[in-house]
Amino acid sequence: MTQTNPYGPNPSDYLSNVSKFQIIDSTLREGEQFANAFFTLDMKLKIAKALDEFGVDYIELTSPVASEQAREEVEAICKLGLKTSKILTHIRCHMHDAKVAVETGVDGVNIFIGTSSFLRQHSHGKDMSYITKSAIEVIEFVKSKGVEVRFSTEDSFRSDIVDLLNIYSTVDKLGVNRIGIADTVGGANPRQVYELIRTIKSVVSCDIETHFHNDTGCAIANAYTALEAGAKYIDTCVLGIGERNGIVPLGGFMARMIVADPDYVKSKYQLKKIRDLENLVADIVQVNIPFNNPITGFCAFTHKAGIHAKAILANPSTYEILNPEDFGLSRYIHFANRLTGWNAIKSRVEQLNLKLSDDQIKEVTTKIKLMGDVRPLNIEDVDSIIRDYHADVSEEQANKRQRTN
Ligand SMILES: CC(=O)SCCNC(=O)CCNC(=O)[C@H](O)C(C)(C)COP(=O)(O)OP(=O)(O)OC[C@H]1O[C@@H](n2cnc3c(N)ncnc32)[C@H](O)[C@@H]1OP(=O)(O)O
Ligand SMILES: O=C(O)CCC(=O)C(=O)O
Ligand SMILES: [Mg+2]
Repeated sequence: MTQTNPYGPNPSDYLSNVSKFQIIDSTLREGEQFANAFFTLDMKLKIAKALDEFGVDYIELTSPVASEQAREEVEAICKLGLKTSKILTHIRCHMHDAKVAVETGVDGVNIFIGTSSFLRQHSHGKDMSYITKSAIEVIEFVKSKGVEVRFSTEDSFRSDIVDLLNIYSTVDKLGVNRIGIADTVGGANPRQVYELIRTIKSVVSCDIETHFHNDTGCAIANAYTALEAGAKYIDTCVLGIGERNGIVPLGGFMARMIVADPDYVKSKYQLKKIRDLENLVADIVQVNIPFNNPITGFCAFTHKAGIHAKAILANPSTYEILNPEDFGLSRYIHFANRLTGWNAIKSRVEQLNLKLSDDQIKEVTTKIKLMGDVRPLNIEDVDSIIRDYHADVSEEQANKRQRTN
């Protein structure tokens, strides 16, 4: 019987959209806006190569007008000749920025400008007619240079919907490769994401990219919902680093997507490289991998309670939606605690190559639990309880045999 994936996309309806996503990784742009980030050229080259090996579709880089060194970094990364990832740079909707960007050797330019009243008032101070005029000028210029162009409204979710529909249909008619929709302050929820993307999709024919901040913890859910609604590109950063508490984390997003469409995700991305990629970035920005990180958190594949351990030993899918082997990792059964059960201890007894009956294993499990009530246990504690118990019962059996002979 064919098993259907109850968490996967249903190809007969809108959910089939989730299968066609691509990743625009912004660790080297949004990620540079993370409080701890200080990237040297050498670090940027290492991260770019690792992202390419992982297989992200695009790598977005800091604007070349940010500094002289930033411009040189964009040029150096373009010269790497990466195998998989195309290179983008992220610029203001500004002719000067565009002129510098197209000379760097990038494959594409990601243009942005704020459209919410907050940004129009307090950031650039321009009205919608000025924004439209400069968008047309900058897009036409970038296109004339033969590089990809994306136009994005910053703070889309707090922008007026009529303004958004007007500006996006205008830039779509100019032939942009993508439009971008950004939850710049991380306040959107999945329902709002679905509605906004469906509405905007109805007026454009180009692809849609999305950018979700994680201030309210919805970034991955919003990215997934954006795909359901018909977006194609998701901005990510390794470990989710970025301005404030960052954006959609690449690893967490992979965890979400492998459940939705395992074949696509496994064939496209080198999932076994995620741990090294995260460690590389964590070292560079001097953070630890969070304990509860999807996939690579230290206990992401650790099973502790006895009921879980028993079922995991029988069939890991009982309590696992992700298979650690897909990421080059392994699961672990944490038996050194008072929540353990005799099935987990039986497995440990077998690992120690000792022979005990089921009743004896139940008895030694009780001893382990008693000790676990008193203090935290480690593996050595449990192993010595098992070994002592085994020695006792072996001695008893030997004595019994002697008495019988
Ligand atoms: C939500 C985001 O993450 S957007 C991406 C953010 N990225 C960056 O800021 C990249 C790094 N930034 C920088 O190096 C600098 O801010 C620069 C080089 C871009 C600009 O530096 P400065 O000229 O010193 O300006 P400053 O940073 O103080 O202010 C931003 C300027 O950009 C203008 N601006 C802001 N957004 C846009 C936009 N999308 N399109 C056009 N102009 C914009 C503002 O009006 C302001 O110009 P003004 O001072 O003439 O009014
Ligand atoms: O260019 C974009 O679409 C997103 C810019 C950004 O970082 C944001 O709005 O948070
Ligand atoms: Mg951002």
